[in-house]
Amino acid sequence: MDVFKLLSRSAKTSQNTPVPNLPSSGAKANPQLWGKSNTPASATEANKTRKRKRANGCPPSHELPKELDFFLGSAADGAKRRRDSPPQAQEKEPTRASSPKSTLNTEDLAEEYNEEECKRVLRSHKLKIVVLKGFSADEEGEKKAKKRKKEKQEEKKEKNKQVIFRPLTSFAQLRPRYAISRKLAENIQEQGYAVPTEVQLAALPLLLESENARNETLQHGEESTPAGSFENGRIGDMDLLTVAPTGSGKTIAFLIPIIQALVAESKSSTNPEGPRAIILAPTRELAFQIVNEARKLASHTGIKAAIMKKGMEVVERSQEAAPESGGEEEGRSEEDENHDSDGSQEDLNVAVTRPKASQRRKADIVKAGVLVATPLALLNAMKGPGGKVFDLPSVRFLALDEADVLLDPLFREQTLSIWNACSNPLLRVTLWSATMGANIEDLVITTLNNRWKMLSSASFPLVLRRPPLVRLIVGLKDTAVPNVHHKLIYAATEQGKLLGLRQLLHPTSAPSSGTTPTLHPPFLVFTQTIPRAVALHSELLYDIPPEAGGSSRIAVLHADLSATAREQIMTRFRCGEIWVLITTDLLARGVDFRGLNGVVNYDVPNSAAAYIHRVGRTGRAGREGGVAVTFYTQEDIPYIKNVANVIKASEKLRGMGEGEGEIKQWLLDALPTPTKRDRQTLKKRGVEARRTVKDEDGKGKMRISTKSGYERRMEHNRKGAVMGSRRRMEQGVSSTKRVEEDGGAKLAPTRITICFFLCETIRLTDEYIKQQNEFSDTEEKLWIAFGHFPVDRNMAFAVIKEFALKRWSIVLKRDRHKDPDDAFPALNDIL
Ligand SMILES: Nc1ncnc2c1ncn2[C@@H]1O[C@H](COP(=O)(O)OP(=O)(O)OP(=O)(O)O)[C@@H](O)[C@H]1O
Repeated sequence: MDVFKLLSRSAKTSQNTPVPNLPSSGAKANPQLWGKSNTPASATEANKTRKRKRANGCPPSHELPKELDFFLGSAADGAKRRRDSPPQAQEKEPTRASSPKSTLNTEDLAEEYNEEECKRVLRSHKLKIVVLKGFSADEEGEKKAKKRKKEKQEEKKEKNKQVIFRPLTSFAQLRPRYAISRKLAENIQEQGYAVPTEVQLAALPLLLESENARNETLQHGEESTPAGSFENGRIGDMDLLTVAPTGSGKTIAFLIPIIQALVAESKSSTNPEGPRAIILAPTRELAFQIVNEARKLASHTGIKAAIMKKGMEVVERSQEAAPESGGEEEGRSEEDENHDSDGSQEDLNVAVTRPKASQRRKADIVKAGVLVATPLALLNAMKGPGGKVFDLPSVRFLALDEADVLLDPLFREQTLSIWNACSNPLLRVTLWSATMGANIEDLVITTLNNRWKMLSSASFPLVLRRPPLVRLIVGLKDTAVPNVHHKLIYAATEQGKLLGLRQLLHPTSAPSSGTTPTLHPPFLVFTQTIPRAVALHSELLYDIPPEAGGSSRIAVLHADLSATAREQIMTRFRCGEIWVLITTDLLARGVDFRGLNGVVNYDVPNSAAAYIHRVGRTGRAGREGGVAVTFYTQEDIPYIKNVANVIKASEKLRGMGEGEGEIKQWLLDALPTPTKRDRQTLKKRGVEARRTVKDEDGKGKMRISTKSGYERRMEHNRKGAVMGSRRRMEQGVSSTKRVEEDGGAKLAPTRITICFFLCETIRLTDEYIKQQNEFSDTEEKLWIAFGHFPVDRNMAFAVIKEFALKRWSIVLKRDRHKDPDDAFPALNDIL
């Protein structure tokens, strides 16, 4: 089926339009964003590059073999010898003897890795790795603001602080170098991962080597690799803060080292009970996605991954101590099923996660080494009576996906409570996001400082030296992915936005201009609030023609829906049944729809970070052709510069020169710069004009329509006039005048029969009314039900008055069958 043709209601378009290379047209062979292209941004740069390459005596990275093994192809003679040797020899199976210790010795480095070469690779992939300063035990009490600023300036100057290590250029290198589990290596291959993305290229060696170094330290009781030092290319134990573009594969970058560490640990004799790795994500959708990924990678390794659900516990508690369940789960939990289905696997070292006491049965003990959760769900499961949070001493790894939002005021308290409850002195923390404000970095440093202070006072014997906090930045911090085309469209009014969106749904009416691709389904539409998402959905419901699947192709997903409904919509969208999904920021972060062709910001996002994450739902894993359309109106002008700046930076990263991209300098000059306060208000409340107005019932009302308020008022007045005319006619004032409406002559009801009756229960009343109410053109019948009590005179009068004011003729009746006179003395008065 040709989606484009059906949506555009045209037979002509798709024949003449060349099929564009869209994200939905398949995976990219190379998911990297930088360092692989042979097209330099400019001629000068090309010359520079050629010169540099010649000077280095090494070929450009794009001419390298398929593994992109730039190190082997580099200057050193020794490296050349190794390149010429058969691949089997290079990827030789590691033996116990060739343990992690021997995989990265200084000799190896001297032969393969000269510092210049490392720097070149890091530069070409736009990787910056530094040990964060202001992060040592001596400096812990110092007040930051001024000092951090100074340190940051120093950091910039200190170029030699760049961490040098051997990057990973192919997933095939994981096993020979880091002795990762055979099963894990197979699972990675099975998932089709061959070339690591930038973030994986750096984070995997850092974390795997770090873990190996730590194990050695613990085993030998001495610091063979001083923690935190990067001397001779050795990397010690560390915490890692990573900022990498959306869709760059951060999930497997934190999952692989965790799974490998748990597998390695399972071979040792000490098997602590309780989850050993916790991964926090801000939404259920993202948590489900991570757990699925973890299960695929950990399949048959003996490591189980589970998602935190209501009714589960993470700490063993006595029956009495356990709080009341309140869980919704029925029967066996997901972990039970996994356990059963995989019963043959080794269950070494997997943590115990139990359903709560009230639901516990003999067979209900379930096991999971990796626990994925949203902060609130996990914290609730960790709380005992009186709100006391239990410690989780078994946890050795804590990964915060979308760390900036998890440490934002919205989730901060919950996240920090969980972090602090992880009392294991060997806890290693990794934080991941595509955006990371300086305040979040400061918060991380403060938390780690406080933690270290606490650990030092408790003087744990195993903590030999404080691990450093390493920051890895891929590309330009806080920018959108460069492989997405951005369109910023001024729609002036709300009606303009709706018209614009309709044009996107029927693209033939707006032919794509020049090089900018057209938006093709499937795509996401983001709104500011839930009521707006719902209203937009009902407005667009019938926009897709029945031949293309009609209203089933468009759906709305938001947090007010039930968990089951949310899961169903996600599945249908992933399967391609739904083409246009209207949503809120619920899906803005982390969620991976591989073939998503575009994103529409129907309402401008609340911050630059929100924009980066929203548009990052397309163009994943290096896929080209994704489009991000943002509509803005008069109300957005005070804030839109933030978004314009992000687009401009992204276009620059793409190699676009001045005046080539969507954002022209004149526009940037013309737009007002929002103040800090403006930005904060916007982040908290969104654009005020789009906030939902609550009605008397406390419910939000929102209307999205192409009709302006003025038009609606005019229409209302017209209808009122028609009604008045009909009423007068009915009353004989203007008996000859008839009115036209909906193409035919019709009379509106102007006479009402109000029946009062007695009814036993409310339910019965509802049914009874449904059966009894009759409506005709000229008469409406209203049944008012009363209970066993005397009629509420005021209420009855209010109803009657309402119709009397409209000058309807009113007939009052009693339901003969159900209304014995004596039960309604007050009604008799009214009648
Ligand atoms: N090395 C790789 N080769 C090919 N595809 C990859 C590779 N690594 C990850 N992917 C794919 O890229 C997509 C995005 O990965 P992932 O969700 O981990 O990105 P992310 O960096 O966490 O994004 P976000 O910031 O939006 O959360 C996934 O579909 C994943 O399977």
